[in-house]
Amino acid sequence: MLEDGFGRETTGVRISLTDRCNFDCVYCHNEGLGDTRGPMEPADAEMSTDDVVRFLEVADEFDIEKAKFTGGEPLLREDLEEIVRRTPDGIDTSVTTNGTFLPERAEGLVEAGLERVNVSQDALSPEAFQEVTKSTAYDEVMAGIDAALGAGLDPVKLNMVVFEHTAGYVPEMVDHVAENEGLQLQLIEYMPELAGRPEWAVDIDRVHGWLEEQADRVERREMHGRRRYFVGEDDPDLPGGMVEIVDPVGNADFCANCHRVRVTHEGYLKGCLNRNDDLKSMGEMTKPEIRETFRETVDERVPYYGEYMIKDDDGEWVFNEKYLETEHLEA
Ligand SMILES: Nc1nc2c(ncn2[C@@H]2O[C@H](COP(=O)(O)OP(=O)(O)OP(=O)(O)O)[C@@H](O)[C@H]2O)c(=O)[nH]1
Ligand SMILES: C[S@@+](CC[C@H](N)C(=O)[O-])C[C@H]1O[C@@H](n2cnc3c(N)ncnc32)[C@H](O)[C@@H]1O
Ligand code: SF4
Ligand code: SF4
Repeated sequence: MLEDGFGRETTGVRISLTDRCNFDCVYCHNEGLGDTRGPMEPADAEMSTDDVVRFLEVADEFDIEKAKFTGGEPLLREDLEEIVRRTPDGIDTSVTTNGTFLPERAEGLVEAGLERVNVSQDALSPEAFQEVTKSTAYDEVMAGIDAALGAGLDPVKLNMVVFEHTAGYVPEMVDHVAENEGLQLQLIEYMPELAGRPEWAVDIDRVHGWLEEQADRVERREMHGRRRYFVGEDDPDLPGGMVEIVDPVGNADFCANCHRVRVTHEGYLKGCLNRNDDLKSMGEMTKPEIRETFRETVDERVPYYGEYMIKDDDGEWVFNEKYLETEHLEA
């Protein structure tokens, strides 16, 4: 297993399969790559099925345990089932999706070997949903979540970005997962680093505080040190649910426990979601090129908060000059 200079083993890969999307969410960071494009034909530069599989085979050589397929909207790739089917057995697969295409594809994905799915759902009404996603596909998403549960992808994690537009919906979303079997909730702190609009951010510590009061128990996940709150467990009339908070903004502990390398839809390796100055091309995607670039990327990975960004005397996060002087930035 490869380890970076900060003792962080690389155990997971997050592969953006496309930058196309059928939604236009107001907050979208597109995995740190800027705006998504519409659901048009794939661009020539998008990694082919064989490219993705070759990458996964190399990742397997480096003992990678988990692969997350994301985007853009990964289900716009017609070959997602084939990619999942051809993923080496040692790697667990999961997808993060907006859910619209799950009604017709959840079963096939499970048959292909998909283990988990996260579905983005920011609200519980079509109107509020449309305000955030600019899409009228609320019913399809709900049907998609049911289809995923029906196909055995249980529990389904609902991803909700917590920001000014949605903060008021947190209590009803928490009740929703406590009341419905098979659902978990992931509350994601709005990340303005690449999406802009810092004024949309809300104080995630208040959400932690509120959940602590609601929860029957709290656990800490190894990955990113994320906290998990279990709600409704002590109520005999409810199945109960789990709520996880993803709070990466200005969080050095989160970055110190980050074990993932990213791949862009065009086949560049990326050591950190928040950086685009460390992109490395895997060239023609031959196995020796992929191996070499993977090693280099892991070698150069640094925690974003706490190392690439450090606090100044006033407690503000500022760029660490050490990294601004590196060769690839001067070029
Ligand atoms: N800064 C930062 N944000 C992350 C990281 N991982 C996840 N996030 C945020 O959380 C969002 C949702 O992540 P998902 O794709 O659902 O997956 P996950 O929660 O990381 O993984 P699982 O819980 O294992 O499914 C991402 O798009 C980011 O906004 C990370 O390593 N760094
Ligand atoms: C970029 S999307 C790609 C996968 C898929 N299209 C979807 O929406 O689930 C992956 C996750 O990132 C989250 N996300 C996007 N922009 C974000 C931001 N600025 N801050 C926090 N999370 C964000 C989305 O809510 C989604 O759960
Ligand atoms: S569905 Fe996902 S990729 Fe598409 S705009 Fe929304 S967050 Fe971005
Ligand atoms: S180093 Fe921090 S910001 Fe970068 S991907 Fe890891 S957790 Fe996210």
